[in-house]
Amino acid sequence: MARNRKSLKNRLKTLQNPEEMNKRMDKMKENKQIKLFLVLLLPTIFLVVGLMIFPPWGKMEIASKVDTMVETVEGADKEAVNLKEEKEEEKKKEDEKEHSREKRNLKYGEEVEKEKVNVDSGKELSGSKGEVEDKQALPKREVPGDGKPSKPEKTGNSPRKLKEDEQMFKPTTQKSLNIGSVNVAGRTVLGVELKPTKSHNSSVRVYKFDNFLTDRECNGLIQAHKRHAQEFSMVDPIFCFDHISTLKKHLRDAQKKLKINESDYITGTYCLDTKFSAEMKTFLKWSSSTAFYPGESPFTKIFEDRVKEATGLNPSNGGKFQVTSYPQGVGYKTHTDCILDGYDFRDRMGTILVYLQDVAEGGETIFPELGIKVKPTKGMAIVWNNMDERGNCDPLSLHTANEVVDGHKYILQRWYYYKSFLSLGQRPPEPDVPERLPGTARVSCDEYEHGSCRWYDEWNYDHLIEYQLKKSSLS
Ligand SMILES: O=C(O)CCC(=O)C(=O)O
Ligand SMILES: [Fe+2]
Repeated sequence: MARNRKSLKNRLKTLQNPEEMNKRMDKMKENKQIKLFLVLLLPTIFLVVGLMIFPPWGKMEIASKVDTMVETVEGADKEAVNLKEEKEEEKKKEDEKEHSREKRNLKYGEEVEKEKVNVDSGKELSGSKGEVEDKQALPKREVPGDGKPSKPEKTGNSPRKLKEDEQMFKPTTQKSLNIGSVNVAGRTVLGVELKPTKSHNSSVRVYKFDNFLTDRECNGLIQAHKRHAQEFSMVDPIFCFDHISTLKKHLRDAQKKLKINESDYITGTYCLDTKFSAEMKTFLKWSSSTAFYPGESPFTKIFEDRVKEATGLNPSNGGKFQVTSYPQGVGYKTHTDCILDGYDFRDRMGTILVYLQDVAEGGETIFPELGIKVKPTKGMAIVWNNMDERGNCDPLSLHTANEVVDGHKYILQRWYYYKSFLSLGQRPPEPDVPERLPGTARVSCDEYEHGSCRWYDEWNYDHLIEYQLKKSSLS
C-alpha cells in the first residue's frame, strides 16, 4: 500500500513539470517507431529466410521428379499388367492342355464303366489310393509294360504334403502267391498249376483259372480299349527306341533306306521327331496298350477283390490295369517282368494276365525256360510269380508273346509289386520332355523280336534315361 502511494506521488510530479512531460512524449514516439520497424521488417526477414530454405524452383524439380516416378510406376504397372496377362494366357493354355489330358484319362475310366464290365457284382467302388511319388528308384533298363515308379514331376501337391504322405505311407510286402478258388458270377473257379515240361529248379510257378472274367467283362474291356485306342490314333505317335541298333534292325527288316542322324531325335530322348515318326508309322507294326488305374472304374475294385481271393495278391501292391491288343503278325519280345540283377524290392513280384478273346492261331504266352505254352482262351487268367520269396528277380520267369498268326489277341494285365510304394496305382503325370502335341502316344520299340514295338497311351522316362546313359553311342 505504501509503495502505491509513492508511485502516485511521482506521477503527479511529472505531470506538473512541462519539461519532464516533453521528454516522456519523445520517448513514447521513439518506441512507436521501433515497433513499426519491427512489424514491417520481421515478416520480410521470415519471407527471405523461408525462400532460401524452401526455394520454389527446388519444389518444382521434386514435383517433376515425382511426376516422372509416377509415370515410371504407371509404366511398370502397365508392363506388370501385360506380363500378368501373358502369364494368365500361358496358364490358361497350360490348364487347357492339362484339362484335355485329364479328360482323355477320365474318359477311359468312364468307358470301362459304360461298357458295364462290372454288372456281375454291385460292390462299392474303392477310392483311389494315396499319392503321386515316393523315393525314386530309376529303372536300370526298360521293363515291359512301364511298371516301375516314374520320375517325380509336376503334381498338384506341395512338397510338404508329399513329404507328410511319404512319412505316413506304410509299404506292404507281397512275397508269394497263395492260390485258391474264387466265385465268379455264381460259379466256383479253381486255380490249377500248369506243369512245366522242362525240369528246372526255378521258384516260378504258373497257374491258370478258366472263366476268371465273364464274357461280358471281356467284351466291355475290349470295347473300352478299342475306343480309347481309336481316340489316340487321331494324333500320330512318336516312335522311341531303346537303342539306335534296334532302329537299324527295323529299317533293315522293312527294307527301308532312311538316313537318320542325331538331329532327327527329339532332344534328350531316343524318340524320333514328328517327321521321321510319321514315316515309321507307315511300315512298322505294333501292339497297343491302354491303361486305367484303381478307382477309375468300378471294375477295378471288382477285379482286385477277385484276384485277392483267388491268388492272395494284395490290392495295395497292384499297379495299373493295362489292356493290350496284338494284330496279326505281331508278338512281343522275350523278357522278364522284373529287373534282372535289380537292386530294388519295388519290382514286379507277380503278374496276372487274362485273355479277353480266343485267337484262332498263334498269340500263345510261352515260358521257354519252363517249357510252358498257354493258348489264349477267352476269360482265362494265368498268374505267375517273377520273383522268389526273398525278392530276387528269377531269370527263369522269362516269357514271350508268340506272334499272332490268325486273329487278334486282347489281354488284360496287372502287375503286383514285391514292396509297394507311394505312387503305385496312381496315374503318373506325363513328362514335359519331349515336347509334343497333347494326346500324342508313344510307340516303344525295345529290342528287335517279333516286331516288339508297343503303342502306349502313356509316357514314362525310360527312354530319356536310356538316352542319357547311351548318349555317346548315338553318332
Ligand atoms: O501277351 C502275352 O502273352 C504276354 C505279354 C507280356 O508278357 C507283357 O506284356 O509283359
Ligand atoms: Fe511280360
